[in-house]
Amino acid sequence: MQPNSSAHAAGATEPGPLLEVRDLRTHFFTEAGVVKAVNGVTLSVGEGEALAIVGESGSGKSVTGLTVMRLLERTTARVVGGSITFRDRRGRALDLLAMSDSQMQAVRGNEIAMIFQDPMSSLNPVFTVGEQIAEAVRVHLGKDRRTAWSAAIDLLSQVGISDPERRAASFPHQLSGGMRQRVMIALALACDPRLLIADEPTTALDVTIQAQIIELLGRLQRERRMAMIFVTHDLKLVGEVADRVAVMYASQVVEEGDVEEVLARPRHPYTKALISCIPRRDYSSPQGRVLHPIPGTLPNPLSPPEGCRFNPRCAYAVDRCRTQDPPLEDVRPGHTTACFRWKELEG
Ligand SMILES: Nc1ncnc2c1ncn2[C@@H]1O[C@H](COP(=O)(O)OP(=O)(O)OP(=O)(O)O)[C@@H](O)[C@H]1O
Ligand code: NI
Repeated sequence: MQPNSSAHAAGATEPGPLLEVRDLRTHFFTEAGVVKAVNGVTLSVGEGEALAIVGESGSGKSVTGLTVMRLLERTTARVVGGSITFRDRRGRALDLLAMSDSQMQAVRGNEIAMIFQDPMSSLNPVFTVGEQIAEAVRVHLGKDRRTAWSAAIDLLSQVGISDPERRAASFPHQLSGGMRQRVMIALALACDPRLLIADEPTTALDVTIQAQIIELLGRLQRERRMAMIFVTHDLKLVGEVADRVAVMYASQVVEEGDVEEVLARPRHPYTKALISCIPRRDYSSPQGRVLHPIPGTLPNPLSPPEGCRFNPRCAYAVDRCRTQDPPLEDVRPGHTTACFRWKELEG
């Protein structure tokens, strides 16, 4: 391609990551008060890259994903700060928070798709799975019915469903949980997304099926060179699915970097605590879930502590940590952490 490609000639964009979230703040205005569910989240996802977002229940992982998709109920949820920039197929940098609803619908149909823990939330009980996928193909890619139907069959086979012609005629309730999750993935792929946000897609499945779905997502992501955000509270899955990881604690990202680097040399005390909690080769728990023997609990999002959110549970907290909010700092290029003491605590 010429260095002066049309996107650049139009002055549309500088090269950069596929998705860039900066200092995002999504708050819920409830009767009990303001829930600062996402309060200063910064992360980025490169083209074709898999980023895991890991953190305890309630840390703001899902709200982060839903904010990117602009799927939150506007009556209570409000984005009060920050930016979300997405580079579309034409290289344009889109400001997702500034887009109209119809522009955003086009982004959801063509660029970003999301899957959830409960496939029934995405599937319509009264249509066959084949009809639903074909409809998505028809709407998003503008194909005629016959082409859309064969694309649907092809997608079902791509997600590892055997005898896809027969399965296409099934209704969602006629399928097993694992099979339904495969159908939901096929539905998400119908628009050929460049970014797939997978929010705990395997949490409800038993360990064997979970492993199969993880493998499937990894394969699809590589084959399609699709970027993925994989949301999980299970640190064990992170190394299996992701190139990079963002660790969330109490509505913020406290560490981000290459998976191998972060797992081998975590710099934030919370990441260190999470890693030391991974049971060694423990496949005995039914969901393969990680328990959290970190002393203390996640702060109440209605009244988070002053200073570093982790300070009440941190063994290394000093006065400064109780009054000032540590910013994300570069540990080295591509690895950030939000701890005043990361350098001191080295070694
Ligand atoms: N609609 C809502 N109204 C008010 N508060 C909400 C709403 N949705 C989420 N929250 C709150 O926002 C915070 C973050 O929730 P979120 O669902 O993002 O957590 P999570 O990290 O995805 O947790 P989990 O692992 O349990 O899915 C929580 O305190 C939650 O109670
Ligand atoms: Ni969640």
